Amino acid sequence: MNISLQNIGRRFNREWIFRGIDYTFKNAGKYAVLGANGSGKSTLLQVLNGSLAPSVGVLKYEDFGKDIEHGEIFNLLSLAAPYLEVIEDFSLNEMIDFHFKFKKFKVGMDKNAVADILSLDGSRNKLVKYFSSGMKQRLKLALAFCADTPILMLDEPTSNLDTQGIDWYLSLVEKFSENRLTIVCSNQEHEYSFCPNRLRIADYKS
Ligand SMILES: Nc1ncnc2c1ncn2[C@@H]1O[C@H](COP(=O)(O)OP(=O)(O)OP(=O)(O)O)[C@@H](O)[C@H]1O
Repeated sequence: MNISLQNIGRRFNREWIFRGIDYTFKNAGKYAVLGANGSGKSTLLQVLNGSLAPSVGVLKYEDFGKDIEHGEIFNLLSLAAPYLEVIEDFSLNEMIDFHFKFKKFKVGMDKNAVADILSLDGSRNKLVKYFSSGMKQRLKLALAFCADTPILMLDEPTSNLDTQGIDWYLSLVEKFSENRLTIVCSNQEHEYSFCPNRLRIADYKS
């Protein structure tokens, strides 16, 4: 799966957040999008996942040499991000069921395996609104990692996680990011140290 950007820029009102990005996210590569708070990492991720149109430039998706329509891309990606809401009035069981109505489980995974990964077996009927912020973050990550999509997008993946949670995140990366194009937006080294490819938003400010 490739995502190629030709002269991509995005502005809000008169302010350019970034521009002139010529870059290709290739195959099952591991990429970090880096920058200070407010630099535009999430904005770029939203452009990459099709939820925000670029102000200029051309974005192309391609899988095994075949062009992918922009409308189809959402089926091919999993996203965990602070601005992505979980459904507060669902129980954990209902949240997992709901998510996997739209996405397939990765091979060998099912609802019980997702709950096991979360170590929340005793909370299967607990409403998500009663989860702590760390539990909600784990839930978002587990749903993204356990879905069978060729693209994994993670924005600030360890926000609200303690050191044990960070180790848990890194174990999921090892187990579930293989053969997937993985893009991590971050400014914390421990979140993206496994990514050999790095795109710095600061290089596209002008
Ligand atoms: N819908 C919007 N309208 C106007 N400005 C916006 C909008 N969304 C984002 N911005 C601005 O774009 C800039 C980049 O924001 P963005 O959230 O992409 O940064 P970030 O690098 O992800 O930050 P952080 O590390 O704090 O999450 C900020 O100045 C922000 O205020």
